[in-house]
Amino acid sequence: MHVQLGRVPALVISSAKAAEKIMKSHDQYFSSRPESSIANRIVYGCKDLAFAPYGEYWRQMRKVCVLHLLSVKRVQSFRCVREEEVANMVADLRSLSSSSGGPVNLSEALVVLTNDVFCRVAFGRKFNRGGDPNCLQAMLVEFLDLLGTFDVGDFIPSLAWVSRLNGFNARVRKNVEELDACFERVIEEHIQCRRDCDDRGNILDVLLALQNDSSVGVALSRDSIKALILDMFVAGTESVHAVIDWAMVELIKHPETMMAVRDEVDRNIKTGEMITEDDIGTMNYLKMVVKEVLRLHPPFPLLLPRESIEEVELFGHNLPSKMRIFINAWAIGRDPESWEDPEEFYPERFANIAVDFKGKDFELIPFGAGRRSCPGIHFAMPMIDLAIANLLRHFDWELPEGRTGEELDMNEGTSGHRKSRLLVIAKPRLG
Ligand code: HEM
Repeated sequence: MHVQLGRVPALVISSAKAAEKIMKSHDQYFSSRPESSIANRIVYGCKDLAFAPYGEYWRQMRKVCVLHLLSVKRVQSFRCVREEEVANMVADLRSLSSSSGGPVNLSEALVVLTNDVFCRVAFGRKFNRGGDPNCLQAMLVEFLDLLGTFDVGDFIPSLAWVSRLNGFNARVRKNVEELDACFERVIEEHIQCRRDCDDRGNILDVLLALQNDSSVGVALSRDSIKALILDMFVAGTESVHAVIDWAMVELIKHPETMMAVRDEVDRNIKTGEMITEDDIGTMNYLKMVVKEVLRLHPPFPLLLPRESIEEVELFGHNLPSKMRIFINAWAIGRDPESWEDPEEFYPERFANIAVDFKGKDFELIPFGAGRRSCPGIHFAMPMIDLAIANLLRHFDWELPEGRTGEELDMNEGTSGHRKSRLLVIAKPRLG
């Protein structure tokens, strides 16, 4: 579908076949990101990876990400962080539910979980709890809100004054200054610590060490480092807690499926009471459930926008250079051409079909595909599986006031999140 957004021509892709053409056979022409004045101001002139235009800088930053920050070895090295923080969440929910006896805000607990994991992974310590005066979590919430705002000036330049007048530009300025001051403080702390100890594995330390590594093909400036760290938070935290949240909603709505996953979880635990990442390896039904959640509720329903880098002939049309491309992963995941009973939550469908979400099967592309596909998939998946398995292992879940799953609000808010917070009674099962 062709849409004209002010002066910007845009193409919305809503079928697996067309997505394959864009992200596989013609990927090299559609691998840039459109210029966005918000991203430009807020992510250090797009010196990150996610918003960087296609080209040598992006290529080198992608290498840094894939080889050094999100390699299998690095992701594995953060395993104890994921396991400890999931254990902390379980302990918090247990004490909250026994002290109040009422519902807990599970959505909020998941936000805290993902933020704590990413703070420890990025900086080696947590920031948000314990009353940090410059609360990073609040800054990031504002950051994401600003990033998701439609800036009319990008599409109709003569209306750029609207953002000045309605206070939007001032909000952006304040957020940029606050985040930058926070990152500068943390970087200085890390530089001081590195003088005493040179083997520290968090992402910021790795990036600081790479600044002096001549094999890295890009000058890693302070701004590049801060921009990459922001990418991790933006791309990683929101998406991961949105998926866990939707999974719990679907399981509460489908109690038989929840019981079947829990049986599998109980059967596969090897030692102790906490499920570990080793236990998860053999939980095939849980993996089908997560796939089904990603099919119905991709956290980025339109992925991240792409832009054509030159004129291309496709679908019998000449597509101009700088055309904006939205891939509607949400519609593709519900396309009756690809899926039987597409609106049904039915994880068993994956028992008989070899469709995966890693970017080879275009009917299921929550992580995108091709050159710009998500490099964080191997970080995200164990964390999602681990959190769901432990939530089911440790609690019975019920809606308050005898409500049934059918009454749950299934509407999406901005981005791929559920609109409402998940308030639910968590009854401890063990001990
Ligand atoms: C359920 C979790 C996640 C989902 C569904 C997801 C999805 C996506 C999608 C759809 C894209 C754009 C793909 C495209 O244009 O084809 C993307 C890009 C990206 N993701 Fe993820 N993501 C997730 C988790 C993560 C995590 C945990 C990280 C980092 C720790 C991460 C880092 C990135 C980065 C840096 C990019 C930009 C890549 C580029 O432009 O070259 N993501 N992700």
